[in-house]
Amino acid sequence: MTEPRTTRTAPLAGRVFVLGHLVRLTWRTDRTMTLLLTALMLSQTVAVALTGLSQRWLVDSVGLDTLSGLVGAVAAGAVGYALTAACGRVQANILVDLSDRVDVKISEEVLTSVATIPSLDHLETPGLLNRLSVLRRGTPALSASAWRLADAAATVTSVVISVWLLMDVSVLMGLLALLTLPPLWTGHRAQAVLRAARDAGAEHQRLERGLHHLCVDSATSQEARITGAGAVLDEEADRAWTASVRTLYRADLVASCWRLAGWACFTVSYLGALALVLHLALQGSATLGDLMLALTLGSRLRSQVRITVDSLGKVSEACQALSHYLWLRAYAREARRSGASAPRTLTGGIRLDAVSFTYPGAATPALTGIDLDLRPGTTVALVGDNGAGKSTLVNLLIGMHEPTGGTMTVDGVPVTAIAPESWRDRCTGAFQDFVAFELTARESVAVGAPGDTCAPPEAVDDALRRAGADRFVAALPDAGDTQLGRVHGGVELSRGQWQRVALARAFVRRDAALMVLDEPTAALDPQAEHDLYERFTQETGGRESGVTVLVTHRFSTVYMADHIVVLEKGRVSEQGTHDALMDRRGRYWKLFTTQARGYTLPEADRKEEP
Ligand SMILES: Nc1ncnc2c1ncn2[C@@H]1O[C@H](COP(=O)(O)OP(=O)(O)OP(=O)(O)O)[C@@H](O)[C@H]1O
Repeated sequence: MTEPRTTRTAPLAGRVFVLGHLVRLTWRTDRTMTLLLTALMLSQTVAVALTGLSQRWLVDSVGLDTLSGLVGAVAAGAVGYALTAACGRVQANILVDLSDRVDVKISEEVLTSVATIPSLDHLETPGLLNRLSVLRRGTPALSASAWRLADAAATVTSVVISVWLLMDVSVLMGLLALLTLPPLWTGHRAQAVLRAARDAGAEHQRLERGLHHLCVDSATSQEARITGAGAVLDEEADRAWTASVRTLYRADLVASCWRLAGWACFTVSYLGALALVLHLALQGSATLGDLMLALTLGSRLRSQVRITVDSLGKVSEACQALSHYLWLRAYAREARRSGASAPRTLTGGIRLDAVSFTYPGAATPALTGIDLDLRPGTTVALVGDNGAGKSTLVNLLIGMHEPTGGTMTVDGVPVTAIAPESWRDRCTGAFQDFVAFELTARESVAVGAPGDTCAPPEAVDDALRRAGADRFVAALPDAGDTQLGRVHGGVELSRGQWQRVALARAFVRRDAALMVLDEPTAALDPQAEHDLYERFTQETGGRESGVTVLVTHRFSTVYMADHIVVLEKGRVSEQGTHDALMDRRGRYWKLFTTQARGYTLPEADRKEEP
């Protein structure tokens, strides 16, 4: 799939839309806290205005020599200060709490967007994964972005008030407003540099996390340690980390130079402005009060500009996450497609005409010119060497990838005209890389039902029996209600037992239009696999209108299939029944006899057998 139009910089309308969405999300998360936070922010702005006005009032009162004016000015200043001090802390705490809760909701939305993209291609596209990585780290900034923007607006208001007060001293002092421009502009440049570095370093950070995960994950660390690969992986991860840190460090350096330049301009100009007021005071055109006001407001202007630059920096960080968020939403929207419902029962079967498939970014196709006719009620075995394209074909059949050429039809309807989730609901499967769902034994099977339903108890019992898992599950401390897996303090199963549970999960849907079994018995011994498939082919009840596609390297199982498809280098080289292919004496015959010879003892050894 090509990239959607929404790219690095999100259009203004899109930003406004997402900001609106974030405000609604915040409102739905906690109305009381949202109202309270808004009130606190408004009171902060009032406090800033009050403090500024009190200073002006104070200076005026000194000039007029009125006690009531002085008292009023001090009181207004005190209220402003108290408001700032009291509200500031409470506001910061509520902001953190509310943002955390909104962050959880945004993370859920991001994961849902990714999960609803129908094919798996996006999970193998580095560009998308990099964006996702930056986005997932940026969701905290995103969740607070609306507030940060309000914060920045409040600070800008306070800058405007300060400048207005300074202009009262002298119109020339109003030029101090211009002082704010260099730090603001250079702060913006610095953020642009940091944003680019975060994007550029995402690939290295993802690599570092992936490699370190291999070293610490329980499923992979054993092999990493025993083969000694752990040290090499660790070194590679460190290299990736250093590269990403170097990128960020360099960006930090450049960003600091930009900021320094901005503040240098500010300081020089500020000193110039003070010299000007001093000059005016010496000439008698400005009072001592004016000089004091210029001094205090000038230094406050500095801290206000610093806060504004910080707030805008945070907004900029949020904008980066925002543009990736908008991009992801657009990508998911473009990738999702509606369509017809998949047929409940297959009548014509699944047809592939000249189907080809190339992985994103791959130079050569993994599948080319595949013509297949998978009839309802049959079991079709896919065989071939490693890398021949069996798993790729399985993934195309279940809609995890879409053909890049040719057509696949289900009962005559192109699969592209069927809603992906509807077709997926009609498919089931078990795989070599199965998932060990750490639930109770029965739940672990029941979740195999379509959509968000759970299979009824009788279907679970039947599936456990057909997968040969019923006896060991019955022997567990609480039988089917036993919690599985060490992570939750449950009973740990052997790999073969876990695989049987995964198989039962696939078998729980007897009426699936397509059942794919991609080396789902690799952890079972050959006899257990043979017995399982024998039982499977004898008990076809409920599978008369469904296709079963089986991938296995064991020919003692393959010969039981109704139809066998031999794949070589992404093409179908032969297909037919076991007998027909044996008569042909082609690739299948060679593979079958080679494996059969491996199980037959040489003549001399056989004589020595008792
Ligand atoms: N995610 C991927 N991205 C790019 N190329 C891939 C990907 N997965 C597989 N391939 C390539 O596609 C071809 C077919 O791989 P596939 O996994 O379908 O083979 P297979 O027949 O299932 O192999 P095996 O018997 O080893 O499981 C191989 O050349 C492989 O390198």
